[in-house]
Amino acid sequence: MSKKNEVAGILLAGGQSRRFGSPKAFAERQGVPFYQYSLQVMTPFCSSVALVAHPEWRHLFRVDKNKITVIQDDPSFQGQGPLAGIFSGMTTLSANWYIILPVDVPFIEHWVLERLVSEIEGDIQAIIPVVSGKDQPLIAAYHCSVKNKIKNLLINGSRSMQSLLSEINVKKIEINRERAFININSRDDYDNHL
Ligand SMILES: Nc1nc2c(ncn2[C@@H]2O[C@H](COP(=O)(O)OP(=O)(O)OP(=O)(O)O)[C@@H](O)[C@H]2O)c(=O)[nH]1
Repeated sequence: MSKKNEVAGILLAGGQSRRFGSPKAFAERQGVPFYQYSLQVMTPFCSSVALVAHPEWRHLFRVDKNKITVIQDDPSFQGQGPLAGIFSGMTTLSANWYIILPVDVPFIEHWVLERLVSEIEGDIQAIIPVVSGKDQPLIAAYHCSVKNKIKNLLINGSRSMQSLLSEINVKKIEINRERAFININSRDDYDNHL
């Protein structure tokens, strides 16, 4: 099996966008909704993609249904943050590795995912970029073996990505090209970058 076939994608789109004030997935860069930028870079690397949507907005996503499945968070963990989305995607799609992306990175580029996939090796359980000294655990790759650890964290009421990283075998990769990681959380971020 080729590496491509071992990798599935999880697009996290179940957030509330409180700081932005409207669903960030549908904010636009050059007339294209943000979520499409994440999908465009993911699909070449992934045999299938789960778009884990907020229930209120799930009907608004326009996707190729042959390759992309729009789902919601597992009902036990609905809305419990990105960990809930990752767990739900892993439950829906069977794969050895998962590439994770958020919906609010409209400058994301193909090379980031190429780099993540190229770093897969041995008994590593997560590949996490470090950009300007900051971990980027939502633009990352996770091995399927972390699913049960995520489930246990969620059952215990934890939403912390750092808690997950502290429990698994992580490979951190320094990346110096920051632009691809620009993350839009607020209207100010939007005005500054778009
Ligand atoms: N599936 C799923 N995705 C989530 C959840 N919470 C956040 N996300 C996604 O994770 C990424 C980062 O989310 P944040 O920007 O931290 O949170 P947000 O809820 O979208 O925005 P705020 O309400 O302003 O904090 C985005 O792609 C969100 O859509 C959740 O509970 N479930």
